[in-house]
Amino acid sequence: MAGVKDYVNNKVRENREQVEHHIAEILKLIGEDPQREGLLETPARVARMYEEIFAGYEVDPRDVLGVTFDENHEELVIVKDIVYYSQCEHHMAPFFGKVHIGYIPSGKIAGLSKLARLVEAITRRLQVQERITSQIADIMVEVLQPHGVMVVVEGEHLCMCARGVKKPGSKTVTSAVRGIFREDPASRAEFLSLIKE
Ligand SMILES: Nc1nc2c(ncn2[C@@H]2O[C@H](COP(=O)(O)OP(=O)(O)OP(=O)(O)O)[C@@H](O)[C@H]2O)c(=O)[nH]1
Ligand SMILES: [Zn+2]
Repeated sequence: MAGVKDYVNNKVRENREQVEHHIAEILKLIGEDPQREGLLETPARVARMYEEIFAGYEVDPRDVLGVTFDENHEELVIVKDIVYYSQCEHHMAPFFGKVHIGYIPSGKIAGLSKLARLVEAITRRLQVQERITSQIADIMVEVLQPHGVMVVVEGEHLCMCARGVKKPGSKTVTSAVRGIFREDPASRAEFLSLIKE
C-alpha cells in the first residue's frame, strides 16, 4: 500500500513542479521578471491554488451523493443559495454565483450537505455554466431516482465583466428540469417562488 501512496505523492509533486515551471514561463512572456522579490513564490502559490480550484478532477461526483437515506417524504426538497466558484473553460477566468437545487424524492433522500458537495465536485473544474447545471440534474437523477429535479444556476463571468465585452453586473441564469418538473408547471412555479424568497 505504501508503494501506491508514494507513487501518488510523487505524481502530485511532479505535477506541481511542472505547473510552477510553466507559470514562471508565462510570467516572462507577459513581460514580468519571475526573479523579482514579489514574484519569487508566485509560481508555487499558483500551483497550490490550482490544486484547490481544480480539486473536482479528483472526485467522482456520483460518489459524493453516496450517503442516502430511505425516507417516505415525497414532497419538494430545496437547497438554495449554494455559493460556487468555477473557471470558464474558454478563458480560464473565474465565474461564480449560486446554485439552487430542488427535488421530489421517490424513497431515497440525500444528506443535505452532500448536495453542496456535489456542487463543489462539479464546479471545481474548467466548466461552462450550462454543463454545471445539467450535470447536477443528471447526477441527482442517476443516484437518487427522484420523481423530479430542478436546478437553477446564477453566474457572473469575469470574462464578460473584466475583459472582452466588459459588462459588469450582468448575470447568466441557466436551468435544468427533469422528471415531474417537466410536465407540471405548478411544481416548477413552487420551486421558482421558493428560491426567490
Ligand atoms: N455558453 C457559455 N458561454 C460562455 C461561458 N463562459 C464563457 N463563455 C463565452 O465563451 C465565448 C468565447 O467566445 P470567443 O469569441 O471564442 O472568445 P473571445 O474572443 O474572447 O470573445 P469575447 O468574450 O466576446 O471577447 C464568449 O462569448 C464567452 O462569453 C459559459 O459558461 N457558457
Ligand atoms: Zn470565459
